[in-house]
Amino acid sequence: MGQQQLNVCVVGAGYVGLTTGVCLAYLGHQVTCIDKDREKIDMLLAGRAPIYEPGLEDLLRLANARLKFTTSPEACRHADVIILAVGTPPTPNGNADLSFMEAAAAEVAAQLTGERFQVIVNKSTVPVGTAQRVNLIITTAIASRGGSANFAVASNPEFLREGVAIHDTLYPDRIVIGSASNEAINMLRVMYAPILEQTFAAPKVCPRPERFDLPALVTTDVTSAEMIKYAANAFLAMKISFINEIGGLCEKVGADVTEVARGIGLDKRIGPRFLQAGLGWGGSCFGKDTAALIRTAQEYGYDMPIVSATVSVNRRQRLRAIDKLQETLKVVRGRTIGLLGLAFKPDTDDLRDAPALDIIRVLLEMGARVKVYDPVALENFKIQYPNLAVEPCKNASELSQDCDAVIIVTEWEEFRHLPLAELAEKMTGAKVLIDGRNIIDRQDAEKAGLRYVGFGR
Ligand SMILES: NC(=O)c1ccc[n+]([C@@H]2O[C@H](COP(=O)([O-])OP(=O)(O)OC[C@H]3O[C@@H](n4cnc5c(N)ncnc54)[C@H](O)[C@@H]3O)[C@@H](O)[C@H]2O)c1
Ligand SMILES: O=c1ccn([C@@H]2O[C@H](COP(=O)(O)OP(=O)(O)O[C@H]3O[C@H](CO)[C@@H](O)[C@H](O)[C@H]3O)[C@@H](O)[C@H]2O)c(=O)[nH]1
Repeated sequence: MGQQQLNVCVVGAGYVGLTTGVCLAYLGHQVTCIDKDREKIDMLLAGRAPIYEPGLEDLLRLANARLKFTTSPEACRHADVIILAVGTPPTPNGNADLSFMEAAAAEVAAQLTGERFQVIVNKSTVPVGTAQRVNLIITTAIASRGGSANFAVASNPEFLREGVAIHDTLYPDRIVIGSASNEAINMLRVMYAPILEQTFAAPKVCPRPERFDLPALVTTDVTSAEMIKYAANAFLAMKISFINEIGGLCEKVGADVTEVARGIGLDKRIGPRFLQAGLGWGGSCFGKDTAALIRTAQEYGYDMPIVSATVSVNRRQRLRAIDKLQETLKVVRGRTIGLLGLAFKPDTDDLRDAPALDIIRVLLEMGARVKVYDPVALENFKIQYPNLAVEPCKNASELSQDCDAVIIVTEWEEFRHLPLAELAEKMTGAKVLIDGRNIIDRQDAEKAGLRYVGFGR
């Protein structure tokens, strides 16, 4: 490939770490993925991906010769670049929990010999000051054992979306690197060169988009890099909450939010993406990152009314599904409601902060019988939420049996092609289809004998 090969360690083989590690190996680097979860590492050693991410297992096979998996941080000793990609989940007060990050930094510090220059990369989403904190942990650990320090910390936030993680990694809009060390920035420039210059042969599982501009490289200071990640997620979440707020008014005045989104999205200053109205956003990032941003602001006595409203609009949006059930069925207690989709978005098995979970909890509290189906996330759901008294189904058809209402919660591709007439036949009572993602044509649903209820239309 004519590129300089680096020795890279990725600490944390989750959605971000594993995707990053596998892609970097595919691009020609020597990569060791380290995870303290023995089960994950055993699966990876057996050639299987512990998460559902389209294309990941194929790429894993293609890059196999340059990939290692282990639970031991020892490999960091010989790495040029050590990428920290551990979880930073929310604490109850909204702060990002940095304990995994700090533990990983300490484990890495124990391996640094000072014999070669090494770059420690914060890829996890972390509040401002974390790069400095990681630097302090490592410097202190090295000093306490009388070693010599020869490293620099960089912030390199990740922007991939689940479900299209490989695409986003190989073909990003930009790569952001924040560091006070030019040597670190140069090392990462080398690591990302195949992506920045698009010199690699695109894998069959993830072809290069037809019109693809080379990604921009944004080099900046660490604090700005840390802020870029939170600002990006808050902005995207805001865009969705905005269109959902407009959608609510569209319902009142008789406009169609999908038409409004089309009409405003063609303005290049606005852009068409992330204007899909519906049940709102979920997932491991938007909720946690908006909360953490608000917490950071609070530490400085600063108000962020736009970000706060983004969160509250989204909370209200999930419960609009319940409002719509009450409007159509009148009485929800004792009804059978089916949920199509559990994952927070299509093409993932991830249930973190999934709108389905809130809807299920409210429906159960209201005394409804709840049936659920998801093409991929059902198994995760059964393991993670054994106490939610719902009935899992094998497909949409089985789910619809005896349902008064079916709610499309996740926009899985297969739900775009539902056998509507069959559903109508199996359903009972008012036969309501609540299209929480606006993916079904109203006329098709009504022709099939369903009462169609969209969002913002
Ligand atoms: N999931 C996404 O789409 C996404 C996108 C961009 C950024 N991020 C950010 O990236 C970070 C990771 O997110 P994720 O979704 O990949 O998390 P994840 O929970 O899927 O993976 C984290 C992994 O780190 C491992 N781990 C924790 N401590 C460790 C240690 N000391 N040593 C080795 N392994 C350790 C865990 O076992 C787990 O496998 C978070 O900060 C998240 O906000 C996530
Ligand atoms: O127009 C839209 C677009 C998305 N969503 C919902 O928004 C959520 C998030 O979707 P998406 O952003 O595609 O998935 P994530 O994997 O959560 O990715 C977000 O969060 C990641 C973690 O920080 C970032 O890296 C990504 O850039 C950012 O898009 C999902 O529930 C979607 O259903 C909408 O409701 N309407």
